[in-house]
Amino acid sequence: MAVRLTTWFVSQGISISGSSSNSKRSNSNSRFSFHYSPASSCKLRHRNLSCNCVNKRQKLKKKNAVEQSSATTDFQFNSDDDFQFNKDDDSESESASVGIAPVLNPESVSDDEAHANNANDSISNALVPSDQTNPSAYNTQDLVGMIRNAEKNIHLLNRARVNALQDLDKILGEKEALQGEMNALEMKLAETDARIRVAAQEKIKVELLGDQLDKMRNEMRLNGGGAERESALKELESKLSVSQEDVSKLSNLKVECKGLWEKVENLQLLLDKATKQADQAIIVLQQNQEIRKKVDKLEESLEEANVYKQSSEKMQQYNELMQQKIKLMEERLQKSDEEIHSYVQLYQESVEEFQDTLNTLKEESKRRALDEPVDDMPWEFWSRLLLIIDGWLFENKISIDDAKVLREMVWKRDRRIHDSYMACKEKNVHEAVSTFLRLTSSQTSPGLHVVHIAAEMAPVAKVGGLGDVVAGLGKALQKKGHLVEIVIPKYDCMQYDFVRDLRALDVVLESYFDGRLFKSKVWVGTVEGLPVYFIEPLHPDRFFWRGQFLGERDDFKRFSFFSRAALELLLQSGKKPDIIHCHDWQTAFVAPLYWDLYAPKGLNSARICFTCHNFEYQGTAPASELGSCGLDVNQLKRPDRMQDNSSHDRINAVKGAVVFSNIVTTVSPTYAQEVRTAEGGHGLHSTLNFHSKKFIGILNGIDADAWNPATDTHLKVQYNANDLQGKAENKEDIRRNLGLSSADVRRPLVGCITRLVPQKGVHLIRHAIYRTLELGGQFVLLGSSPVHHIQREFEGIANHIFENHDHIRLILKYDDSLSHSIFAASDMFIIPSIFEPCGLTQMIAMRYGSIPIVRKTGGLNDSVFDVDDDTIPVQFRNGYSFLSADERGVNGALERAFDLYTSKPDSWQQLVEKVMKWISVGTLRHHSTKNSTPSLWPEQGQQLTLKQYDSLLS
Ligand SMILES: Nc1ncnc2c1ncn2[C@@H]1O[C@H](COP(=O)(O)OP(=O)(O)O)[C@@H](O)[C@H]1O
Repeated sequence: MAVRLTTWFVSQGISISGSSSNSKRSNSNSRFSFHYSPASSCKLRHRNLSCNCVNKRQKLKKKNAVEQSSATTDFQFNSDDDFQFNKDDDSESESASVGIAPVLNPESVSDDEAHANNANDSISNALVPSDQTNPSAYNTQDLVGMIRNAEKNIHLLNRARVNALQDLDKILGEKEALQGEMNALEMKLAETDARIRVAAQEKIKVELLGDQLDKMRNEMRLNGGGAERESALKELESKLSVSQEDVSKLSNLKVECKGLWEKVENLQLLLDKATKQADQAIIVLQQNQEIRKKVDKLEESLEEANVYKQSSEKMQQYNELMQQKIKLMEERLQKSDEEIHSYVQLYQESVEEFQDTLNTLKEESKRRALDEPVDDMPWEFWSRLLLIIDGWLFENKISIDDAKVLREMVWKRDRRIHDSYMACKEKNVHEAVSTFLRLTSSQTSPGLHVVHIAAEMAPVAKVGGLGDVVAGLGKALQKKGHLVEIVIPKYDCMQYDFVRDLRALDVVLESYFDGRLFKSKVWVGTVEGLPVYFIEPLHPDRFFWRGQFLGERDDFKRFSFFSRAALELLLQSGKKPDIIHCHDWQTAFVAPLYWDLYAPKGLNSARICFTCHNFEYQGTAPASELGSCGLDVNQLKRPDRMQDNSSHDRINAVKGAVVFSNIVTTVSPTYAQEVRTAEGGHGLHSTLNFHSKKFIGILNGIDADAWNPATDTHLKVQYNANDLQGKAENKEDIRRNLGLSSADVRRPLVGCITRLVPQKGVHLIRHAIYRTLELGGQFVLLGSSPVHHIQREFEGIANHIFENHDHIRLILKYDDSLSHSIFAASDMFIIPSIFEPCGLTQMIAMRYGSIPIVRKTGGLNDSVFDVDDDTIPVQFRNGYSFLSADERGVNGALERAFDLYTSKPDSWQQLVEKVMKWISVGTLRHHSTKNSTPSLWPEQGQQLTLKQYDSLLS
């Protein structure tokens, strides 16, 4: 194959110039163009040099692993010390294959040399910085750049060398072949010479013979011939003719010999040319060797630089590692600070609580003491006191009623009146009267009067977590000594079994709606020990006679009517609540109605608290619909009031409650943060940020009485953390009832109880079912969906794929009793929500010893702490969590849970015991949104503390 190598080596270094485009145009840019014809032959010279070169090349190959390409190659080296490497195209290879002798173009030498020197300087500059002895003087980035340039240059130089060596080899090979040919020809020549010499001798002989013959002929002519002489003559003649033939052959040989000589001369010429060519190549090689030495030096510096680079990289890595460690330490420190802070806070709160209890006890004992009659005063004292009171009455200093109260106190020998008399014995009458009158007006209030107005209340009217919270929070506040009342609609589909002493009051409540007054019946009864008012509107639309709680076409109308009727009830009953607590969009109307209509009417003792349990549902409607309940649409359809942030011709009930309430809460700190972002706020983030001072996220808890495996009557067997045999029996029971296989007792059972709505990650629930099966578990889903296509899809799976399946059961309905059994039977409980304001099922699951597997979002993030997360103190780790809302996330957490369950049953059991004990002491709570360390918090109802209600009153 023809090879063209365009090369220029100078004593200072190397520059390989000439681009493919230049080469195509002319050879004049090339320093040397070696072309060879395989037919040529010349003497073999510098054989050992060639071998040296080959050896070096092999070394070079090893060292640099240079890819040897037989393709025609051009190198371009521009003035920015960048080598560029181009493969010639085929046409160029062909054009390069023609030619005979090395060509040196003297015109281009000086320019190219200058260019080469510049380029060479550039390489040197790139490879060997001025301060070569001190690599540490380099800046790491420069070094890396230099190293990269040097490596590139070395690579290209090596390619050039390899190609030069290949060329030289080929030239030397051809020389050798030429030399062989010449040797053969020279031998032929010598042979021909010898033959010519023999022929010449023969010729001389022939001439002598001829002379002899002539002589003999003459003699014969003179002497007459004898027979002998005649025969001798004939012999001579025949010899002569032979000799003459030889002579003619000789002349042929001479011609041949001449031809050969010409050939030899031609070959000699060729040989000389080839020798010159080889000499040039050897010079090139010598220069190449010098360059090699330089390259070696450069490589040494490169190695040095590399070592430095590596060490500086190591240093950098080490630094980064150290910084990471420091960051980690700082984070840990911060966490432990926060932890300490939370403990301190907890401690302070306990101290405060203790102080409160102490004060209560003191007051109680004081009260008791006050209630005890004063025995140690003579009757004379009491009689005198009675007379004083009567005197004040006659003198019109006190009213009859006051006198009556004071007389009763005297009759009872009440300590307070005794103390008051003693205190004002020395004072004037006016002061004494004032002191006594204070006794009649003093009233001691045991707590706050809190009225919840809501659309749900467990267990009578429960759709989801809202129902649980209203009942649980009410009960807990009641336990703390507050007067709690609940107002809910009287639905036809309520669980009436759970209402005690239900009766209709003998009153008719009239409330405004759609421009007129509508009557409502008011029912009362107790649910879980709480006093509940049920409002039954006598409206022609039969608002709450629909066979379902929520999800009606006219929900906006139904619940705006209910909100107004509930306030009307409070007003007409003369109640003076301290707190009116409304929940979710259905009763969000209470806040603007209260301040716009009912406070002016005299229901003005209360402050309004609004809790949003899910910002996905905001109760929006065309603005005109707001007018039905009596609110002034023109006043409220404003960006800073109730106008919907996304559709300006609509109004937004939740926004109205955020704007008009004294305090706004949501159900977990993480969710409170999430809804303040554009992604999580469902369009309300700007409103929430504007009202951020009154907006707080408080983690829900569960009603530890309603959800208690030790007393739960829905269960086949009650159990507790110290006796888990009962849990195993419940598992066995549910398997039997649902027709699941009981062949393997240890096969883990995964539970899921949920509304099947997109928020809950329905596609991930579906995936979890299949993955559980693959992992060798069993899955029970209890859920129903208000979204028809979701309900249908799950029904399809239940009926067509998993009907009578040994390990999977999908129960697509709402069933409170079954939900208790599933919590008790399951080993794991999955909640892969896309977002989750709080979520109660993870807490209930833990209470029943089922380990939660949840996505890290909202309240799930605030209540489930991964067992493998070492940033969380071990004692708080209670489940499995994953971040990415996809199948991989589910798989990861599910597999980790299965792994612990199957490979470490003891650790699993410890985890179960831990979460059961823990949740029975209290639910988790974050003290602040920044604090990622949870702390224990006594069950539901503590969330909205007295302090927070107090802040409403101030
Ligand atoms: N199909 C069902 N049958 C019985 N209870 C259910 C069902 N679906 C959900 N629940 C219950 O509803 C409550 C759900 O509360 P939560 O986790 O806060 O979710 P959400 O309020 O968003 O529905 C839990 O008490 C759960 O047990």
